[in-house]
Amino acid sequence: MTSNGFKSKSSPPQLTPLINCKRQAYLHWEDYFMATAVLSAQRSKDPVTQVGAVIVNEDNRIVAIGYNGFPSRCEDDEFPWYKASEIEDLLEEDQQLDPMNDKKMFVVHAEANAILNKNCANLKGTRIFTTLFPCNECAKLIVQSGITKVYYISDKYAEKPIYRASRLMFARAGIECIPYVPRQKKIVIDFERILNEDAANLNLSQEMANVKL
Ligand SMILES: O=c1ccn([C@H]2C[C@H](O)[C@@H](COP(=O)(O)O)O2)c(=O)[nH]1
Ligand SMILES: [Zn+2]
Repeated sequence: MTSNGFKSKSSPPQLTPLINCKRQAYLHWEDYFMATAVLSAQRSKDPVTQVGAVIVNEDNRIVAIGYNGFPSRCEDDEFPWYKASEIEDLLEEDQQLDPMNDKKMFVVHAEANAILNKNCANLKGTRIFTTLFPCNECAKLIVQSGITKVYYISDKYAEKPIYRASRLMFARAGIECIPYVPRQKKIVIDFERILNEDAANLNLSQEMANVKL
């Protein structure tokens, strides 16, 4: 107690762990974000290219997520999941190729969906993790949103003018594009193993309870 009757400020208790038993195989932040993008892509119904995107702020918090799909209330089974050019061979001689019969007319891209789904006021200074290098339309949105880094896995369309336009915009806007190199090459989600482990633990604790009785 001090002379004025208040408790003196004591220093916080010291804690020194005896051993370091931290799990070593934990996911590093960037693998975690890209893996989340890959998982999100699994929601896509596009039969050719499934894309997932995750946006992360400076505190490593996920602030947005998306995948490629049709707009809300536009039913997956009512709109085409192919390109007009892909069905050319199926047309009868008297049938015309209808440009409306093409997924590109309707699909909302993964990056655009993520940007639209953001759960924060703005995306200034954030990073985007996307499974496919962004097209020019997504690049425009990325630049305008204030995203500063683009991590990507596939760059399979790099030579197409659309994607060259993205690169040009990113370069001019000072946005860094980083081909993603995972630390952990394989991440497996094995629900069966988790359920089996749970069941095994339950059996073990029941057996131990029986021994005590
Ligand atoms: O920036 C992009 C570019 C493309 N996508 C989506 C749009 C389509 O659903 C597929 C591409 O289909 P392909 O048959 O491989 O052309 O990818 C996207 O989400 N973001
Ligand atoms: Zn796009």
